[in-house]
Amino acid sequence: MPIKAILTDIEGTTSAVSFVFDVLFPYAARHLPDFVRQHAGRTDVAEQLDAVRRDSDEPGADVERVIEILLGWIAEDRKATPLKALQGMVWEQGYQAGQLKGHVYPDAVEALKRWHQAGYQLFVYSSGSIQAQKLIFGCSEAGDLSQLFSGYFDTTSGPKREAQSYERITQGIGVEAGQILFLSDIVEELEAARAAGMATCGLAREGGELAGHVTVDSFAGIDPAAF
Ligand SMILES: CSCCC(=O)C(=O)COP(=O)(O)O
Ligand SMILES: [Mg+2]
Repeated sequence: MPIKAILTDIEGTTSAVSFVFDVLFPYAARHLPDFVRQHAGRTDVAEQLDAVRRDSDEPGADVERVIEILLGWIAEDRKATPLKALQGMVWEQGYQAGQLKGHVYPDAVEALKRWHQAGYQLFVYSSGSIQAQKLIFGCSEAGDLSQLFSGYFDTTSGPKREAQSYERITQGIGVEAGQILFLSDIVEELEAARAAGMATCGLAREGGELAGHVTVDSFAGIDPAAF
């Protein structure tokens, strides 16, 4: 079945793990406490704080306790949807202030532009919120890449290691699962996508192999027509 759409992960795939761990997460840890204190009354923020209380089974947690929970989740890299939503809001301030610029590997920029030009539909699936995804590509070191993408999916479609999430995304994209090529650096994500019927390609940027999947070390090695 010819590939019509390409669905890509961000961290470790289009973008360096070190950008997420050494730049984005520390920025969020530094700025999230004051952001939450200042905006706790805003509807979109209050909704996420309530979701943290629900997810942590602490319905009576005050704002300072919720901040403590969130900082713990950042430290353990928990892919919790309310944390991801709040991180996106905090990062937006950083991108707007020019303190953050999204990292996208030059080979990914080149291939994404080429595939878009060739008529492939491009989509993102990341644990980072859709807002955070739009920011990393919209305010990237290579300029505004957001116009390349036809859609974005985050953990509101489900966890990245579950096949059902990829089935939901297939419905959202609107082509057969076998016409979608999923790119990721995590073998469990590739397995889940394959279980949902997608074609897969692993990214091992430091070399090596993602067992059982075609593996490349840069986007330059990916030919969607070969899947
Ligand atoms: C959208 S940039 C921030 C990425 C992020 O928060 C994260 O947890 C990385 O998840 P991914 O699914 O892209 O590996
Ligand atoms: Mg990844």
